[in-house]
Amino acid sequence: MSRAVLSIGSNLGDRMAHLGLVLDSLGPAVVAVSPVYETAPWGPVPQGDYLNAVVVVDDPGVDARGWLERAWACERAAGRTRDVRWGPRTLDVDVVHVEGVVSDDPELVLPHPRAHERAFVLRPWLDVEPAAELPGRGPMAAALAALPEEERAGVRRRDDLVLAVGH
Ligand SMILES: Nc1ncnc2c1ncn2[C@@H]1O[C@H](COP(=O)(O)OP(=O)(O)OP(=O)(O)O)[C@@H](O)[C@H]1O
Ligand SMILES: Nc1nc2c(c(=O)[nH]1)N=C(CO)CN2
Repeated sequence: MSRAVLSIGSNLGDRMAHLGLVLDSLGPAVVAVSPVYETAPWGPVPQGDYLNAVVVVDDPGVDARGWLERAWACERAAGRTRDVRWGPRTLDVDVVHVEGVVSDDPELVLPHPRAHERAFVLRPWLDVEPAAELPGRGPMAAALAALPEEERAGVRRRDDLVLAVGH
């Protein structure tokens, strides 16, 4: 079995369509989808707000590397180009965690080395897995509570937007 947590985000073009493309592409592997959040840009690059969500997937036939390749396939389908690090993008799919896997391969670091510092990952993840933990980092509820108030306030739930397989 291979259960994974993916963080998805978009701040260019039709943001909801790009997030929806991920769900359609992952299809039956999707076991949970978080609410959608409008989030202030994280990092040093000035850019527009993102829509972010977290997707939990499970497929016995897909290993950690397989989830990374599926993430890349989604990014390609959204016309993603690789230019500025932490810059704007049509679609970003990060592998946050794969159950039972720790990796320091630079092409796939697990758990994702910055996930526990990002309110745009932690808030939606805790919506679908309130007891979420990362190996070596403890409970994610505590990690979110430890972030500056300003970062947490920059993550605003959009109840008018709903992500689901088949949309
Ligand atoms: N857990 C992971 N999930 C996704 N990509 C990873 C992971 N660990 C390492 N990488 C590598 O990171 C590279 C850059 O990915 P990407 O362009 O999405 O980074 P980013 O979203 O700008 O920054 P960040 O990694 O901080 O989210 C990818 O080519 C990929 O091989
Ligand atoms: N709020 C938010 N900020 C970001 C995001 C993202 O998905 N959400 N992705 C980035 C790409 O590395 C850089 N900054």
